[in-house]
This record gives sequence, C-alpha cells and structure tokens, in this order.
Amino acid sequence: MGLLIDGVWHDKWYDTKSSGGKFERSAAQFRNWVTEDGGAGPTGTGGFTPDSGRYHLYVSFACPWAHRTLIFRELKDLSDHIAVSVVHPDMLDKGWTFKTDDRGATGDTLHGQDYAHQIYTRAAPEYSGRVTVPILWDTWTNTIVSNESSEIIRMFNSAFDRLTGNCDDYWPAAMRDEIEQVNERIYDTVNNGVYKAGFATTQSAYDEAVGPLFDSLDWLEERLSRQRYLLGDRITEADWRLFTTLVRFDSVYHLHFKCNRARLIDFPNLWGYARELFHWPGVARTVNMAHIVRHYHYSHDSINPHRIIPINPVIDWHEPHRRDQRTAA
Ligand SMILES: N[C@@H](CCC(=O)N[C@@H](CS)C(=O)NCC(=O)O)C(=O)O
Repeated sequence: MGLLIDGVWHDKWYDTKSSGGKFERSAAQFRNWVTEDGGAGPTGTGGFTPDSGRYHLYVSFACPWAHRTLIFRELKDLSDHIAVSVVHPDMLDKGWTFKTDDRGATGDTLHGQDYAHQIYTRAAPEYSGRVTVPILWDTWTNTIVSNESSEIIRMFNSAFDRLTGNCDDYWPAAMRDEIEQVNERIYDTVNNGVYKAGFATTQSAYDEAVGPLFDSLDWLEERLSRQRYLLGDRITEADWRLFTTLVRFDSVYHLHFKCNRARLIDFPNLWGYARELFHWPGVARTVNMAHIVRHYHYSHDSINPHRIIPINPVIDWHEPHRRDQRTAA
C-alpha cells in the first residue's frame, strides 16, 4: 500500500495520526466525462466521445467502488465495447499489481505494465496521490478519463445508449434529488462507513463510525420492509451502490473491519434484497468472492498482520430471494 509523490512510488500506509485515528478518503483527481456528444461533462475537459473499443477499464474484483463500474458495464451491455483488466487481489508494498498468478487476475491486457501506479504516471508523469481503482483509460488520447466510480457509473448509465441500444436508466432525471439524499447517507455511513470502522486506529474513531453504520442498516431494513428498492418500485443507481457493500459484508466487513453488531443475513429484508440484486442478469459474474476475501485479509497487514485468511461462514447467495412474494407490511 502506498502512493505516488511527484510521479515516484512511496510505500506508505494511510496516515491516521493527523486526524485523531480517523480514516479520511482522499478525492479522486481525474474527473473528465465521456458524454454523448463529446462535450465537457460537469467537471474536466471534453473530447471523450462514446466510441466502441476506445476505453479500457482497470478494476479490482475486491474493490466495492470498482465493482460498481463492472455492474454498470453489465447492466448497460457495454462488455463488447469496453475491455477490462483485473488487478491481482494482493495489494502490498507496490500497491495494485498486474501479477497473474491468481484466477481472475488478467494482467494489464492493454499496456502490459506491472503496477497500477504505472498507469497513473503514463497519464500524468508528475502525479501525486493515491493509486486507486477503478481507472477508466482512453486509448485515443492516452490518458485517464476518470478514477471516480460514482461518475463512471453515470457515464455508463447514459453516454453509450446510442451505441448499445440499451436505454435502461438508473439515474432518472426526475428522481435525482431523492437519489442524492439516499446516496449521501449510504456513502458516508455504509459504503465508506465500513472503511472508517475498519481503518480506525482509535476507539473513538471506531465508535464514531460503527454506530451510524448500524443505525443506517436498521433504517434500510425498515425501508426495505415497505418497498422493493431504495427509492420505491424502481431500481436505481442507489441500489447498486449499496449492493457492493452488502455483498462483502458477512465475508469481510463483519470480522475484518469489526462491523459485527449483526450480519447481513440477520436483516431479513436487506438480505432478501441483496440476493435479488445478486440474481439480476449479469451481476453474479461481477462478484468474485475469492478475490474479495483474499484481498482484504491478505493486504491490510496493519489489521491482520499474520495474513491468515479466515474460514468464514458459508453464505448461500443462490437461495431464492422471494422479494416478489413479499406481503405488504
Ligand atoms: N473515489 C474512488 C475511491 C476508489 C478507492 O478508494 N479504491 C480503493 C480500492 S477499494 C483503492 O484502490 N485503494 C488504494 C489506495 O488507497 O491506495 C472511487 O469511488 O472510485
């Protein structure tokens, strides 16, 4: 685990000393958008048109943020148009690597590099910051379009519709305010909340994260007892953003990140809902539980210094979800 400083790799764990033991996620720096007409998006510069074969997506199967982009690539029929390279699950002193000695790790099929940090310095030789996945790479201008998953999924949601003919909309204009409100709470207390609990280096930083996390899971459980999806009858990006945390919960966050007041399977509605999303066409193939379990336990040596991979409970994600047979509360 480390970061680039002026284009040079330094092996360094997150600094929590300056923040009272709290983990603070830094903002992504590449913020351009692929848009239907190539015009500039809400941030960054323009010129990124939705062409088949032009973009390459770098992901980790372990990473919940990268996972969002893989799901949208499936939902929006983009797999023939956007190729993917998958990093190795172990993220050690050199950060994410393109080693291939693990099933599912593809290597860098575009550039043949050894490390993800080399993708960043290809785009910006003097880059300073963390080297994170996902990375959306543009093969035409040889740069990174975006390394921010919440924005990549919105590009995938609509920019390529004319190319694919798939107009399914997970971010409908009329629902955006409501989606944003739900996203905000879920991002802060659930998606990032598990990391804040897991990476805390003081009791108070842990307590501050784990309480709101389970308050939010209780809130979601109640909400999903009344309605099928987070915003009602229609599935939206808010559901997919929540799903990538839920799918990792019992196998990783519960034990490794000490998020153990309850398991996902202890919340009947959340658990049925998570299974429904897992059963959604194309989604199960984006879930690589072996990479998920291996990555966290093997890579975070400050949390698990002996790198022992736990046995973990067997969780049957294939059990029918029965969300369509729910009786109204
Ligand atoms: N804001 C980014 C965050 C991505 C992120 O933090 N990815 C993690 C993997 S789960 C990573 O690559 N971390 C490496 C590091 O922080 O050095 C997004 O949502 O795309």
